[in-house]
Amino acid sequence: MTHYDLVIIGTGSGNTIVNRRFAGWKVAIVERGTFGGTCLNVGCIPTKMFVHAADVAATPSVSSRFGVDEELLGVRWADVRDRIFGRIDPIAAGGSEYRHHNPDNANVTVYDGTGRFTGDKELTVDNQDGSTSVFSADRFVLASGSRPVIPPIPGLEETGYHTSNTIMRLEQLPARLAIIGSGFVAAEFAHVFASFGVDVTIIARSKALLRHEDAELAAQYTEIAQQKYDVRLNRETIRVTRHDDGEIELKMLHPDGAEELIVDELLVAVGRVPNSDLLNLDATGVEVDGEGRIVVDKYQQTNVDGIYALGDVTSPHQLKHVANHEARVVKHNLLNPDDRIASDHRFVPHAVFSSPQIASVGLTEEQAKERGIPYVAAVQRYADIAYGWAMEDTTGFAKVIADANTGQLIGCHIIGPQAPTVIQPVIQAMSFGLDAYAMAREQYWIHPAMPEVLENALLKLELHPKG
Ligand SMILES: Cc1cc2nc3c(=O)[nH]c(=O)nc-3n(C[C@H](O)[C@H](O)[C@H](O)COP(=O)(O)OP(=O)(O)OC[C@H]3O[C@@H](n4cnc5c(N)ncnc54)[C@H](O)[C@@H]3O)c2cc1C
Ligand SMILES: NC(=O)c1ccc[n+]([C@@H]2O[C@H](COP(=O)([O-])OP(=O)(O)OC[C@H]3O[C@@H](n4cnc5c(N)ncnc54)[C@H](O)[C@@H]3O)[C@@H](O)[C@H]2O)c1
Repeated sequence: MTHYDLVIIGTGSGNTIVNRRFAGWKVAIVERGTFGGTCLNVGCIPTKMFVHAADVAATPSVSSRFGVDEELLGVRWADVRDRIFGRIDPIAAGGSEYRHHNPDNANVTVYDGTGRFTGDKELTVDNQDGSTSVFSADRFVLASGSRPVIPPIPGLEETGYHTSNTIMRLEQLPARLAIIGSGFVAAEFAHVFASFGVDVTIIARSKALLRHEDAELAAQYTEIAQQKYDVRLNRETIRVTRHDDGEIELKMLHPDGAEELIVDELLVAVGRVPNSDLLNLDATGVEVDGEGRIVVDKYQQTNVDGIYALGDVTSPHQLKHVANHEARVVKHNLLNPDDRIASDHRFVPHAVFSSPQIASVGLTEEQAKERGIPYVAAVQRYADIAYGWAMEDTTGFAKVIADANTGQLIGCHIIGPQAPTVIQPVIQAMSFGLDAYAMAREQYWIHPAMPEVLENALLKLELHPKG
């Protein structure tokens, strides 16, 4: 049986590990899908390319408030789609080609297939060409990601539906799109398709969209979404049917009764489940938690010595910057087993690239209360800063939350233009322990730039100078 020094399963963030420092190692990389994983092929990158095109398409709907009259003449969906994938698909193909054939990878064998453990540190790969390979290794990196959850709604399978894996490759824009789900994927695709002229309905089980955000943000986003899309809250979809003419009918229950909805396409966006079940982890003794996530220690190592895991298959965050961070930790620990480093999950930010945009780091106000942390909070509206006047923004705000005793920031939540960019100084402050009072006052904030929304929120916090 072939024996490797290192086997990596999954070419998302897992593919970033092997470089020239592994030149003396005998390495195998196993990938069952498209090289590059979720973010590159069906996740962060194409979605944000669609979001930017959607932002451009949405401009005429707001331009007249600036005294500029614009008209949207049309959206050439095929051109939008093909520009995006015309850029992405060659990158995926190039990544695969590099690992398969470039002399840099003379020590690397790529298996195009699905890996599953069949013994102690023994992997069997069902290759795409129908063959099977069996090999063992001293070390493994489990980086097999996650996949969309498909809820058990009667009729869904027979009707057919899209997930984030397929919706971006539609042949043509539908007239009407229903989205089941109310999280990140729903918010981003609602913006994309509605901006392109599609009639979008969001079907949520909960009372608010993006309900995991700070409650004030979730409420604000929900209110804005209700003005743009048909938002059905508190709904349970109980049946999906396809009519002979191709239309899709959804039957829903809500607290006051039942209702029906007819659409042309259906997007299911109710979360993602870790791909740990594909790996038959029992065969090598790796532990998984109740959510199907591979359990790791602070070094990203599983309970089995030499088997590491990273990214969506182990993390509750399911974010690319987390997967990349963990990949850097795993790489270091593989190369320096006697001087390992821990991953840092203290302040993991996230952003929703919808319209408006949302960004968040740290505790929500509700979480601070639940934990009994004495805190101070302050809110600054974009409408009351100069750049907000320029943009005629009426709905955006930044909320900052600090520990009342230490003055350290413990959370920040922004809804409004460029929120994912505006929040970055707070992530830095929290990561490096800069106190909020000093942060507001002991640096220049460029006037009249958008981060003034943060500066003013920080200045409003009822804190005192240290020392
Ligand atoms: C629509 C969408 C938009 C997103 N947008 C953002 C964003 O804006 N910002 C952000 O931070 N995150 C975003 N994410 C999340 C982000 O894409 C993921 O967190 C990240 O890609 C996870 O990386 P990973 O390396 O853990 O897994 P993946 O990139 O999913 O890689 C896992 C790979 O393993 C392969 N694999 C699985 N099982 C096996 C097996 N048994 N054998 C062989 N190969 C296997 C899979 O085919 C896959 O290629 C988005 C996700 C989606 C779906
Ligand atoms: N900008 C980003 O960083 C970004 C963008 C897209 C996806 N992602 C990642 O991908 C993950 C998956 O995204 P997602 O939007 O699918 O999941 P999500 O977890 O963000 O949201 C899913 C929502 O669907 C609801 N839901 C669950 N079952 C339902 C049902 N049967 N009917 C109606 N609603 C139901 C849940 O209550 C939840 O609010 C995210 O958690 C995130 O980590 C990140």
